[in-house]
Amino acid sequence: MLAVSEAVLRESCRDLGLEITTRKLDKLLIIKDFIRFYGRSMNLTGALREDSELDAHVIEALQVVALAERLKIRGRWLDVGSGGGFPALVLAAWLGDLNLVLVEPREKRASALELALAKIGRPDARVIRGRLEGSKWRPIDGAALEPGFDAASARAVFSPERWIAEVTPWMKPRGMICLHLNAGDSVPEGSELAGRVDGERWSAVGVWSVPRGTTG
Ligand SMILES: C[S@@+](CC[C@H](N)C(=O)[O-])C[C@H]1O[C@@H](n2cnc3c(N)ncnc32)[C@H](O)[C@@H]1O
Repeated sequence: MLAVSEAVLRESCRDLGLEITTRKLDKLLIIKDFIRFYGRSMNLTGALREDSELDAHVIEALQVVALAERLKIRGRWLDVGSGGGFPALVLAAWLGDLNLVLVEPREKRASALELALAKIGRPDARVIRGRLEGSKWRPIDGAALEPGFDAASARAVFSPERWIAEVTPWMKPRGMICLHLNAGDSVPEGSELAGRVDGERWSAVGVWSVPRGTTG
């Protein structure tokens, strides 16, 4: 089973143009083990019946990594509703230089994320408890959320249109907002495409953030 998963992940990385090292592969396998082991008790993911389903989530997160690499994203990355760990844990595993902030309101999930980040050698990534609602930061643990992000993601949390509206005030001008779309779907009307990485089931799509009041 492990060998199958390794082969699938290696092949997916090759298809995505990502160079996989043994160290990076090990980290992906640690993330998978972690989610398999803690998933149910910490309420991390829906039922993942097959190992291949977990691989599919990892591969979708790798599409986000590939998007970040193609657009040469560096600096501060915000992941909202990090919950079960995608894409945040895979970004943390792969892009060691990213300054990552993970937002999650549910305590069990937030603690699990901290544990997983420690296991993959990224205790520097911050997990803060709270919600982004109506573009306002509503902290649960009192943590501040500083604006000016270079990139942001939120998988399975908001509709694409709402996600763009929620996060725009938190972005640098022309920061990259990552959308998780069904394969081949177009970006919401009025948004400017930065790049896209299409997979069989899902597409990781970047749009540039445009400060409010500066559109057409
Ligand atoms: C379906 S889960 C997706 C988790 C993760 N992104 C993944 O795909 O593995 C949605 C997560 O978003 C969190 N969430 C929901 N509304 C939120 C909000 N307004 N701000 C921040 N997090 C939110 C939930 O607590 C939950 O953990």
